[in-house]
Amino acid sequence: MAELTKELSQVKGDTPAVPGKDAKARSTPEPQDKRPLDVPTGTPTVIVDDLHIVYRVYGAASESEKGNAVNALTRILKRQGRPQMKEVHAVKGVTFVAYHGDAIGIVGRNGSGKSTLLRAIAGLLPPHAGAVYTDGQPSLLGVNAALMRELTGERNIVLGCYAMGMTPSEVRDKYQEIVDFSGIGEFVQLPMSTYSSGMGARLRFAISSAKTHDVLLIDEALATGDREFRKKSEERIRQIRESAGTVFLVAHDLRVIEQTCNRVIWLHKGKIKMDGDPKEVIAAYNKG
Ligand SMILES: Nc1ncnc2c1ncn2[C@@H]1O[C@H](COP(=O)(O)OP(=O)(O)OP(=O)(O)O)[C@@H](O)[C@H]1O
Repeated sequence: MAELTKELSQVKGDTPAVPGKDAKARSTPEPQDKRPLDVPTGTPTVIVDDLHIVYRVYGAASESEKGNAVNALTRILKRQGRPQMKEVHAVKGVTFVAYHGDAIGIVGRNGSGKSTLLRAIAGLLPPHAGAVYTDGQPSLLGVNAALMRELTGERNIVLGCYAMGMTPSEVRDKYQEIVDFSGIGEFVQLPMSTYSSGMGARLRFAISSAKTHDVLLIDEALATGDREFRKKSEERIRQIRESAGTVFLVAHDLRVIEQTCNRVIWLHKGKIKMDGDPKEVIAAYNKG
């Protein structure tokens, strides 16, 4: 395990600081709840070890200013900035291991840290403490994935494929499949600014899932699709899992999670409250 940990690429926080020593400690992270029996137990693809993510917000209101409109107005009129810096501790000591073939749903109330955790696994947020190790390149597919609204769907498909590292011949091979999967039809020739949010989401999912990902992180990207598209997406996620990838899925629609995932992590106020079988975790989440 120590050897494998060395091979995994690492996003690491301030502490712990000694790689060799830590690898041993990291090899047996304590599960915070019982793992279901059908979870794949092959090669780990993502190891999250006591991860803490802290946002720093500059210019935040002080406690005494909260909700005080007179103070706010005075500050605007006097053009005074706010010197205060506020820290938001969004992820507080999260630890788990994901394996090849896992599709892990992440549930939790608004602000519980779901998107922050995905962004940290994708390497977009530096850990304040703890570490994330990933085997291969994680790809984050979110509602705000970087497609360009002023460009046509066609151009976005081509650029998106190149951005994922495809060769020109791979782009040519995949192009029609992406258009068909997205179901946007002739809209592909129009700028994305003319698309409904559902059409945009479908195109983003079609582009991102055209490539085989080692670790695919999906943040609410299926939320705006219709039922038929969700079915197709669930099938695509299954294919990714079968090709030995790992999928993380954040969705407020718990049915999507239950139908797609073999494991669910429940985040509550930045901590894992439960990690295990989708039915059990979702039932507990609905109660509590
Ligand atoms: N860029 C940011 N700067 C400061 N604080 C942030 C930032 N992004 C998120 N937060 C805070 O971090 C905490 C976790 O937010 P996050 O978006 O990860 O939660 P979430 O579970 O994905 O929420 P939702 O279900 O509403 O999408 C919240 O308190 C939020 O206010």
